[in-house]
Formats: sequence, C-alpha cells, structure tokens
Amino acid sequence: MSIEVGLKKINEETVKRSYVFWPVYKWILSHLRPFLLKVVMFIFCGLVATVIELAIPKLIQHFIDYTLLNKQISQYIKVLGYLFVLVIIMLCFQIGSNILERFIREESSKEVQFKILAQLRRLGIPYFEKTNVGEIISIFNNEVQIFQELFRRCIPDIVKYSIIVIVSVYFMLTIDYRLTLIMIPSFLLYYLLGPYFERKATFYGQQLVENKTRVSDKLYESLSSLRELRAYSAEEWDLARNERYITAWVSNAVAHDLFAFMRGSYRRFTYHLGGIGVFLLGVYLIKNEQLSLGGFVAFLFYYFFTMQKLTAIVTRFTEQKLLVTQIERLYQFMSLSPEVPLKRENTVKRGMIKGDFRLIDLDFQYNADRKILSSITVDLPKGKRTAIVGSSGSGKTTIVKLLSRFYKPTNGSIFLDGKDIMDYSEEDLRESIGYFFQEFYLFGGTIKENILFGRPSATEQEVIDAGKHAYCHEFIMELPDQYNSVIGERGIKLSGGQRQRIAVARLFLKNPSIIILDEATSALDTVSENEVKKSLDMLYKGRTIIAIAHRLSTIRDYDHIIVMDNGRVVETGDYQTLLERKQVLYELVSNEGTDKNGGSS
Ligand SMILES: Nc1ncnc2c1ncn2[C@@H]1O[C@H](COP(=O)(O)OP(=O)(O)OP(=O)(O)O)[C@@H](O)[C@H]1O
Repeated sequence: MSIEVGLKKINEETVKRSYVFWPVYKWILSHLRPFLLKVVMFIFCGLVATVIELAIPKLIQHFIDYTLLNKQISQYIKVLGYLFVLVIIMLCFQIGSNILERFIREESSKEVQFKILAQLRRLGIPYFEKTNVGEIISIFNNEVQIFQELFRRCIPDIVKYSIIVIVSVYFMLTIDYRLTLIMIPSFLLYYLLGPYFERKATFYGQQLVENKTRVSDKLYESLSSLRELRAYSAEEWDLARNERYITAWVSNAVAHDLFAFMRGSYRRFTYHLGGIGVFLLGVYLIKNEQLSLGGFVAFLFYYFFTMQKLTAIVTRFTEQKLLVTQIERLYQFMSLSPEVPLKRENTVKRGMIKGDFRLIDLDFQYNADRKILSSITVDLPKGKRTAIVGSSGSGKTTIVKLLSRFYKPTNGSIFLDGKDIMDYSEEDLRESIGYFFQEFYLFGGTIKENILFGRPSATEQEVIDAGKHAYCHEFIMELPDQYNSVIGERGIKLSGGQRQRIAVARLFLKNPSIIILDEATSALDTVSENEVKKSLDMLYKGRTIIAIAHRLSTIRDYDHIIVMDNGRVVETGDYQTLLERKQVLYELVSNEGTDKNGGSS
C-alpha cells in the first residue's frame, strides 16, 4: 500500500528495508563508545531501580501471607519501614539513570553534529559544488533529529524494558512457573498481529511529521508570494496546491490515529485474554493450596507489568527499524571520502610558502564524460602578479581551484615552491593562500569580529592597523560604534566598496603569501573601485598575486598573463609583448574595445 503525499509517492516498503540496517545501526551505536562507562552506569542504575521496584510486589506478597493473616502489628510496621526505605533507594537510582540517559543522549547527538561539520569540511568544495544547500541543511534538520530520537526513546527504552522483563520473569518464576508459562501464548497472540499495527502506526506517524513540515513550507511560500498571486490572479491555483498537501496531511493523521488505536486495543486485548488464563489457573492453584493469596496478587502485578513492557519493546523495535532506515542518508554522507585526500602533518615552516607554481602536463575533468583542461604546462612565478584571461568557460576558475587544491588533477602535477602540491598539509596550504572575490561573506557581528576572522588571535591594535592599510579606518571611525559597529546580516549596512575594504583588512591580518582574486572589483562603480584598488595595491606588495580577469583593462600592470581558450593555454607573456604579437590577447582586447563602443569601432 502506498499513499500519495504531495508530488512524491512514499512507499511503505521503505519501512521493511533491512539490508542497510545492521551497518547503520552499528555506526549509530559506535557513538556511545566515548561514554562507555556512563552507559554501563546507566544500565547498572536501571537494573538496581528495576530490581527494587519489582521487589515491592514480593514484599506485598509477604505482607498478605504472613503479616496480614497472622495479624502481627510489629511485622506490619517493619514491612512499611522496609517499603519506605526501598522506595527512597529506588528513586535515587531512577534519578541517576535518568540523568545518565539524558547526558548520553545530548552528548552523542552533539558529537554527531560536530562530526557532520567536520565531514563537510573534509569533503570540501567538490561536495558543495555537487550538492544543493537544501540537502545539506536537511541532513542537519532531519537526520540529526532522527538520531536524537533514537537516543531519546528507542535505544534507552529497549534497554530499560528488557531489564524489567528479565527481572520480572525471574520474580514470576519464583512464584509459580505454570502461571508464568501463560505469558507465552498471550505474547504469541500479540505477535501475530501486533507488529503489523506497529509498523503501520509508525509509518504514518513519520509521514505525519514530514507532511506537517511540507504544509508549513507551502504556507510560508503562499504568504511570501501574496503579491504575485494577486497580480496573476493565481489564488485559486495556490489554494488547490495547498489543498493537496493539507489533504495528504489530514489523511495521514487519520490513518496514524486509527492504527495507533488498533495497536493499543489489540495489545490490551491479548494481555487481558492472558490475564483471564492467569485468573482461572491462579484460583485453581489457590484452591489446591499450591499458591498463596499473596503470591497470586503479586503475580497479577508482575504479569500485567511484564506484558505491557514486552509489547512496548516490540513497538520500540519497529520504530527503531524505521528510524535507522531513515538515517541511512546521514550514514552514507559520513562514509563519503574527499576527492582530495587531506594531509595533516605540517612539512614546511609557517609562512615559508612563497607561491612559485609550476603546472606540468595537467589534465582535468570534473566528470568522466568531459575534459575541462588539457595538457596545461605553465609557470606562475612567485612574488609576481599573474592574470589568467580567456573567454567564458575556457577553464580559468578551474585552474584556480586546482592551484588551491580544491580538486586533484586528473593527470599531470602542480608543484608549489618545487614540491608537489599534494604533499603539503591542509593547514600549511590554507594559511598561505588568501582569496578575494566579488562576493564574500561578512558575518552579522561587528566590524572588529569580521576583520578578526582573518586571524582570530590578533590584537586590537593589529585590527586597527589592518583597517588603516585597507583604507577603511576612516569610514569605520565615522560610524557610531567605530570598530564595534554591528554591520547587519551579510554586512547589509555597508556599501559594496566598504564591504570589500573590510575583506582586504581581513586579508592584511591573515597575511598570506599568495592571493587569489576573481575579478574582484568589477561589480563596483568607478569611485568605489578606485578606493578598493588603492587598498588592494597596498595588499599586493611582496606577495604572489593570481587573478582571474574578465575586463582586460585591469591587467595592464600585471607581470605575467596566461591566455586560455577551450581548456588550453594558448599564450603566455607580459601584456605589452602579447599585444605586439597580435594574436589571442590582442584579439580579446580588440573585441572588448568593440563591445564597449557598441560594436562601432
Ligand atoms: N563543478 C563543476 N562541475 C562540472 N563542470 C563544471 C564545474 N565547474 C565548472 N564546470 C565546467 O567547466 C568549464 C570551465 O569552467 P570555468 O568556471 O573554469 O570557466 P571560466 O573560464 O572560469 O568561465 P567564466 O569566465 O564564465 O567564469 C565550463 O564548461 C563549466 O561548465
């Protein structure tokens, strides 16, 4: 059976899938490893609390059989005293068990969140380029929640209830083994249909949560697009669209409640049926003096308590199976290996990378079906300004991604200061390279925090010096809170040029030996561009600069130009020489001039 939910058909078979269950389950449980001692303590506390809780009916049995029948008042007070002490001890162990359970749950889910972040970092740019942000966010929202759910309910409940059932069956056996055997047919009767109702109720329960999220997403979309809907007279269309999702939600809710009710009713039916058996046999045994009255009363308590917990274990197992299947995507994500293996040991002294790049016979493709770069052999000298130019799609950005080691070349090598770039540690490389893009991220905090991002350990004076070098000190000092001014989400309260100068200040603080730019200032007006250029010129001094340039007017003063076409390097040299050669760069410059003049020159 399947139900139509929105545009996606969700099949119930997903609930039954078990081929991934064990590896995923083992992986989930591996998160308990750091808290092994606490897990043992949790089980111990649970065991003690359960033994005490279940010893109480035994005490009642004693009370009925000896104290009450023999009318011994002193015994009566003694039993009450024991009971009181036992309850206090039991409560202490229950509190301990609850605290440990909560600690284990929260710590393990915190750890999984850290692991997701670390894995995202490990997978790096290739993963972000292949996966949409929605999917990544959903891993955090849904899968982490499922993970918490497993540690909140399923795993601890299965452990707790199992302890209860084992201890309780032991006490039942000490009363009468024949009565205890009645549990078997009673449980088998439950097992006949119970898991079916469990599966259905759990499945619809999960769908209910997903549909609820979908309905609120759609409502949010409808509210955000009210103007467009009215302008296009599309209210009816929107209503019909929402109705579909709401109908799916409602039918899910009805199905869930129905199966949950049937699950509960069937559960009660089976163990009450067994209860009748216990009554009949119990009365018979009392009549034949094979069972005491107190023993019978205590047994009744154990029977109902055990049956309830036993059937609850089945419920938790069903829920757990579904949740584990749903967490499979997170498991697969955590099992991914980065395209570029990360090297950890630092092999060069801090600040010693100078930026002398040599690319030898380099080929690259993102996917097996298409070559993006072919036979690239080129030098990008240290301490110089190199510009990479060429038509759109010729592979400029791809080269820069390879220089940054975001990707691994398909063939050939990249040497940095004479050493294969793959042999540098991640830390060495990231410390040595700074980036400057048209768009970059400013955090919603203060200007100081945003500059400090370049080197969090920098002093206040270093931040101010960086601000001065980047020509942003003056405008910062004019703001009401100066360096402590809050700049709004993504730096919304600043102009484009001001934001870019903050980014330059950040780079001053980071102090990398190599700076990679992607047509950094093309989105600015002339005044802002000149201001940013002034700050960039300060930054460039003594560093290796590699720039992707779209406007050829910006590369005149570069030392070295690499001209690309269709994934190949077609020309290299300085600007003047290449122009005089009147080949590809000359063509590009001429075309740019033509475009600017509207094709008239
Ligand atoms: N992550 C990716 N996966 C697959 N193909 C990609 C990816 N990034 C870029 N490409 C392809 O590689 C080719 C070169 O792209 P690249 O971005 O390097 O060109 P570019 O010269 O920088 O272009 P532009 O000047 O337009 O930015 C293009 O055909 C592009 O479609």
